[in-house]
Amino acid sequence: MSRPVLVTGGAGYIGSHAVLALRDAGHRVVVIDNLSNGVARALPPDVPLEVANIADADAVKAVIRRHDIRDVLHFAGSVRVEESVADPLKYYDNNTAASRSFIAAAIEMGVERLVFSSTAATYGIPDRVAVTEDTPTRPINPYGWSKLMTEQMLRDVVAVTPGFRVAILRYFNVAGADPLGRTGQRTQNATHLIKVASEVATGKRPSMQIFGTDYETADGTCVRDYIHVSDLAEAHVLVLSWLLDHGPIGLFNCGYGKGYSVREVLAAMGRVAGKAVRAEDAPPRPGDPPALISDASALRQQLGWVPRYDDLDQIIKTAFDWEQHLAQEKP
Ligand SMILES: NC(=O)c1ccc[n+]([C@@H]2O[C@H](COP(=O)([O-])OP(=O)(O)OC[C@H]3O[C@@H](n4cnc5c(N)ncnc54)[C@H](O)[C@@H]3O)[C@@H](O)[C@H]2O)c1
Ligand SMILES: O=c1ccn([C@@H]2O[C@H](COP(=O)(O)OP(=O)(O)O[C@H]3O[C@H](CO)[C@H](O)[C@H](O)[C@H]3O)[C@@H](O)[C@H]2O)c(=O)[nH]1
Repeated sequence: MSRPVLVTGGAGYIGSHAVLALRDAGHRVVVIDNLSNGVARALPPDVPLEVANIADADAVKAVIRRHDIRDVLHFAGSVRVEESVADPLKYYDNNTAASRSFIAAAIEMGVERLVFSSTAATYGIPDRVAVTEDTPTRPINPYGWSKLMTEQMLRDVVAVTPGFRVAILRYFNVAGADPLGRTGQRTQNATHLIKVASEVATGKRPSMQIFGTDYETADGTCVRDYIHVSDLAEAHVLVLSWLLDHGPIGLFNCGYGKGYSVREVLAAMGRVAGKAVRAEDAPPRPGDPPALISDASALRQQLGWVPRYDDLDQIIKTAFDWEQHLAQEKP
């Protein structure tokens, strides 16, 4: 691929890791990000950063024209489950409506391949524990719905747009940081479990809460399938190549197929940090399913994806190391 790949939301957490993975694989990259939750310093200085909203069709078209884009990784969006419950229209606006506008502009400008960041939140509370791609989708929060609606738009558009191919990646719980320390999660007022636990372990927060201790799980706390962000980024590079001669639509779960409870995650953080993480039991958080674990065998079998960091302590160590780096970073 000699043309650059356009990465929307590339200044954010997962997007900045995808930028590194693309460059490590020899691709050139251009980023569109409105910096609502990302920062320019998440990117290598020689990556062109176009500061724009993906809903601004004129700006998007100008970027695609200027850089002669055919391939897009579409990460830009809003990502907090509990915020989506409190402010649903923000999610239908920034995830669904903004994506609609972006997709229209991209197709008009001749984009041929698009990889969309979707989520395990589209499954809601699944009947079976190991969730395959054909498990029924029944979101239980507006975040999941906002992503599922975008998936459906993409399917409908692909059906009537010859030459336009799409891969939908449903991420389970993304965590950790680049093992070389080049980027990591910078989110302010973070709500993700491993990020919050890293902040407690490094002293940025005094303590944290365990949301819900009476779920029907082995220890009563929620179970999730945590995937290292660099393995996820690598999956994006593979899926872009896959789209060159497959399609018109692909759907892949992204996870390791293993579940860990909130208490197990906090115990691992305690091991890595060398001291226990201070946490108190608290009521359940609205919109949280008890357990979500992927069956991601399609990603391994069809794309040849071989994860490198499939180990909870390793994920947590990279998150903790990154948090220590942030604590020393100059403003
Ligand atoms: N973090 C997870 O566990 C997780 C799980 C499943 C899916 N996802 C999806 O992955 C994607 C990236 O998530 P993340 O964790 O890196 O979040 P993030 O907030 O770190 O990154 C999102 C980036 O998009 C940018 N952005 C947001 N709205 C924009 C807009 N309208 N125009 C331009 N830029 C915009 C933000 O500034 C930010 O840099 C999201 O689409 C999210 O829904 C994340
Ligand atoms: O301080 C905290 C933070 C989280 N949790 C618990 O830890 C688990 C994981 O919570 P996260 O906020 O880290 O992740 P979610 O499972 O809520 O959601 C994440 O994963 C989903 C898919 O599984 C979506 O993709 C979504 O984008 C992404 O935020 C949940 O049971 C939550 O209640 C706590 O107990 N205390």
